[in-house]
Amino acid sequence: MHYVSTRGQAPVLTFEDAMLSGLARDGGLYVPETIPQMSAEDIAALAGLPYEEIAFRVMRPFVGDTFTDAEFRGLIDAAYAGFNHDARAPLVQLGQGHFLLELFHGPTLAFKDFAMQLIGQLFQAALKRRGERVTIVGATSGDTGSAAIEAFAGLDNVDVFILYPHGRVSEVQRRQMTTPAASNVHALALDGDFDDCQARLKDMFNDFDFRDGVKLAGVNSINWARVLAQVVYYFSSAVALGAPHRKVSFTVPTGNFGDIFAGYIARSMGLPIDRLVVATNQNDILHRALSGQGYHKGETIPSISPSMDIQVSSNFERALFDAYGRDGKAVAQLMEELKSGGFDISQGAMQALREIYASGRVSEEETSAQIAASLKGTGELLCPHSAIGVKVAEAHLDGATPMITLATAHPAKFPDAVEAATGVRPPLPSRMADLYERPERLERVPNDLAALQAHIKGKIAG
Ligand SMILES: Cc1ncc(COP(=O)(O)O)c(C=O)c1O
Ligand SMILES: N[C@@H](CCOP(=O)(O)O)C(=O)O
Repeated sequence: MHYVSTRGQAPVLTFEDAMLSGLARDGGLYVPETIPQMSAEDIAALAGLPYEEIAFRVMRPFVGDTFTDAEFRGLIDAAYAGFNHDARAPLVQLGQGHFLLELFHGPTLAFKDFAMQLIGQLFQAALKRRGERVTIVGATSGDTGSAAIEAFAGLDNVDVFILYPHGRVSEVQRRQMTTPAASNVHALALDGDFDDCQARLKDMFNDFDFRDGVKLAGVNSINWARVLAQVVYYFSSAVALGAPHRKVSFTVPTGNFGDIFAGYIARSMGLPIDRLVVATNQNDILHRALSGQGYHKGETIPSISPSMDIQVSSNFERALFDAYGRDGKAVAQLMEELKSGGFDISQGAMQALREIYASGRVSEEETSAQIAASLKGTGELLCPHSAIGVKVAEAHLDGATPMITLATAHPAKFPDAVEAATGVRPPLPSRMADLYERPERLERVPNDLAALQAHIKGKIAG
């Protein structure tokens, strides 16, 4: 199994090298050269299996010879052992033909744990074998950072630096990042928004002296292994509702496009997915793009669903790569145009995208109203991101194809927004009950590449 860059100019890599490299050296994102297929029989055979076994069968073909089967099974088992639900990703029925996929039963209460817990295991195994140490730098709007810090805290072969936008994550998210005591993890509060954090991270990858000097690695969804681990729950949930004999659709609260792109990969592998519906908050660049208005950056407006306050949606590049017939040159050109504000999407590419994706946008008022309506109607207390998913999904129910909406975070991560909408303040699980008493450790950093690089180098040296 080989991985190629969306910009066509970087070396072709194995799974292990793609995982440990993060961003491709031409600035693109790695994708599999070909997508492994699962037959209807392979998919039918997943019914009733434990989540870990489904994970093994779905991911195995992508991993090549990086791990033996026994090793890979062991790493998957270890990754999900700390989840708080036997099903790992349980489905709950919301109404006629509408289901909620609860992805918040991992250690940091968001869907990021599905990939990050596994990546922690995969990195550790690969680095130990190679006798290497890496520096992970991540950009977060709240959930990737907390999941990464949880997964990598105290591990031998990594130092972890997480850039988050100062003042723009929820207090629970911030405390999840700033309270772990392990000396190898560092929360950096950047003066800027998430797009600034992600842009500086990509700048670091594109500065080869720095990149090679600190052995930079990434655990954002620029890392293919992140997307891969998220493919699994599309299979487990679709099979639970009758796939491959019955089609399903998914609605996905979307920001950086990694989660919904994992759904696209599941579909490309043969899972019968009818539509993949992108649900955005008021930062609606993806909804505008999929509605034919081109991909043009606006200003990021803080919202009550802060994890989706994103304008430059990293994985949309992977979607464009396929929509443009895997033409790396065309993608590189679009990404160049994005630097000066945006680009229009060709008619052919729009047609390809529309065959797969639909979209909807939800305002702040509608988000609050949906949180309240869901509690009243179905008894589900939703986080704002999941509420956005449910709202958009309801507009896309067709009466025939079951719709699965991804519940991407636990409401207790966003207690202020949930309480404002419902009057109910969701409590943290007992293992986190003292989160507000734990001492915090963070550093304020400027939105400046050289200063960030100096900061990180200083910490590693010290
Ligand atoms: C709670 C939550 N929902 C939805 C999203 C959007 O997911 P993605 O960036 O993969 O589109 C995020 C951030 O990634 C998130 O943290
Ligand atoms: N919403 C994310 C933003 C980063 O996305 P990623 O999937 O690329 O890691 C977050 O919570 O940090």
